[in-house]
Amino acid sequence: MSTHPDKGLTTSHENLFTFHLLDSITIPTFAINTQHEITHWNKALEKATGFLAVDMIGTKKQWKPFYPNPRPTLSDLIIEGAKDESVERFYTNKYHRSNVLDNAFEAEDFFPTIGSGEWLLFSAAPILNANHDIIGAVETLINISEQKHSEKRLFDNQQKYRELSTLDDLTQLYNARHFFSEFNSEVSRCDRYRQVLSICMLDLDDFKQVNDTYGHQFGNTVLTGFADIIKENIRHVDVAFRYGGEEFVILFPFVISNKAAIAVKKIRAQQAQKNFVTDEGKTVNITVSAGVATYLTKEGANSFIKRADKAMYQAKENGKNQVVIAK
Ligand SMILES: Nc1nc2c(ncn2[C@@H]2O[C@H](COP(=O)(O)OP(=O)(O)OP(=O)(O)O)[C@@H](O)[C@H]2O)c(=O)[nH]1
Repeated sequence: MSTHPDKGLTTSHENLFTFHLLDSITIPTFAINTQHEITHWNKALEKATGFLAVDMIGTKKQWKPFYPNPRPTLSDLIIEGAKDESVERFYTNKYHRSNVLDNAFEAEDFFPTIGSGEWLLFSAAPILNANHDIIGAVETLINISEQKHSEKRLFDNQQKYRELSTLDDLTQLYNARHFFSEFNSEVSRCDRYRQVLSICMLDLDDFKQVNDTYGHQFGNTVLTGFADIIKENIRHVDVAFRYGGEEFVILFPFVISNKAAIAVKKIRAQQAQKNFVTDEGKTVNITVSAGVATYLTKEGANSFIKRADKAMYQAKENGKNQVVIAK
């Protein structure tokens, strides 16, 4: 037996070995016994928390560097035979079971009082004797603030990218958000310079049934195939958008509706003839209905799009697979 010089604790050779072993590890670590008393508090933990081993070993103050009031740490819960419910109570939505060790838990949290506020990842595991009885628990702490900040930066950048993004992922046509900003500025240009502008709303026919019968993935293939037909049949000054699920819009600057309808009729005809082949090898044709309108000076964006929409619904009511020009 040896005696730890600082605390006068009697320790076996193995305990002393563990004591020095933990001190050689650069990850902040402490251990407690079944009475919840701290038995080990390594140098890395002293450095991370500012709390010295000499003041901590032999006490039950493992909570002190982290929380304003006494409460169980993860290792205390392990000693109590941690069950998910008890860990959940103290680490609500912040913990998970370790995928390395049985009966070990990990939790992460933000600690405003440590430094200028730090994110820590705790891992706690039981220490078992030869009979598999719990004789203590060991807990490590890792500062994950840098990782958290990087995750946040990445998330913010992705968010910004999404906001700035103007393309629809599936069809690579412009998306609805981009449509509204483009549409409004095109309409104001028409008002200011008395330019001609036509719009076409297109809606695939019975698309719900297509999805329901052949599956969502097949539906997506139809959407991309249709988008390709649109791209092939418009001029470079025309702009096509995916407006909603199976709804598309095309803006035709400088042309009246009759002229725009020529392109739209070609799109309709090609779509009606296109064979989409299912996984089972079945050939399916999916038609499209469309409404075309030309801007009436000063009518405003709302009225303009409503007229095109109404024409499209007229095409549906007339039996689908056709193009209607708004009055
Ligand atoms: N596969 C796929 N389906 C989508 C997507 N977005 C929307 N949809 C589906 O498109 C279908 C649209 O159905 P409805 O608005 O009822 O229109 P419809 O069945 O074509 O009826 P009509 O317009 O009268 O011909 C719904 O089943 C949506 O789930 C998508 O990105 N992919």
